[in-house]
Amino acid sequence: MQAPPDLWQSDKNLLVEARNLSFRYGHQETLSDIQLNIYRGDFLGIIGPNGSGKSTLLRLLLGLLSPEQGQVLLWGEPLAQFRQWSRIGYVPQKATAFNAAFPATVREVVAAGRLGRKGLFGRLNSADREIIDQSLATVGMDAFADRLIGHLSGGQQQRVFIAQALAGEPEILFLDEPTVGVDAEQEEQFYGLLERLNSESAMTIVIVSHDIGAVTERVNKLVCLNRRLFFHGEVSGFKARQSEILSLLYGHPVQMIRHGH
Ligand SMILES: Nc1ncnc2c1ncn2[C@@H]1O[C@H](COP(=O)(O)OP(=O)(O)OP(=O)(O)O)[C@@H](O)[C@H]1O
Repeated sequence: MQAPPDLWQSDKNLLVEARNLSFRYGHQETLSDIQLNIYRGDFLGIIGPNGSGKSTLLRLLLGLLSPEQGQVLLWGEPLAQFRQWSRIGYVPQKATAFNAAFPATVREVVAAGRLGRKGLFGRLNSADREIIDQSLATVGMDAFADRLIGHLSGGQQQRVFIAQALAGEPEILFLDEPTVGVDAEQEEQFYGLLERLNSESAMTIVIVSHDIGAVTERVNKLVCLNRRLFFHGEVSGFKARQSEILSLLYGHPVQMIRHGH
């Protein structure tokens, strides 16, 4: 029997699936029984206290760590068989720790993101160079293309790393704490950029953050994590039970602070 069209559609749009994932670094369980679905078009925030396993979860989803139990499926394929890594962009935590003398220009750093898509012996052609320039323009860093990466501020370097990921034309972009060390105005611009990528370029975005207030105002879906999942769903569902979920997540009542920008 054929599946109804809407069911077929939803499966096709399921990009990342975590089934009963558990993981430990040493004796203590770091993540326990995580069930997670990421659909095409999601703008998903992952929040939780320090050490709650947010980065570990991203690393498991990207195959950088192997689960002790459970499975990750990417585009419906078990991770071990998945080969289409250019569909995924990843900007790790603290990507922006360049020494001022680091000998690469902004354009070269972004070009590295395009080379990843071309394979080991691929050469960049004029279409690739155009995509590199467009990626720089998207993050508003085109005027800095010939500067050394180490001469930029943390926020500017962060945008260059987003451009590097964009140059690979990913369908899904994972960002781990991208606004650490970025001032409030840059953070506002940054979230605006992510919103545009999500709504205008139909890019699926997954962002890990400490900043509950900023994230919940921007994303459409949310994961609340503290070694296990405390919530996974639409932001509207989270907001309806916000204080209850946050008390459980942090183990004490949490006052949300709204930034006035
Ligand atoms: N390589 C490692 N070896 C051993 N323990 C680790 C390792 N990386 C992380 N941990 C521990 O695993 C737990 C989860 O860490 P993880 O970095 O995933 O949390 P997080 O929620 O991303 O934290 P933060 O918000 O502080 O970045 C923490 O207790 C951390 O100390």
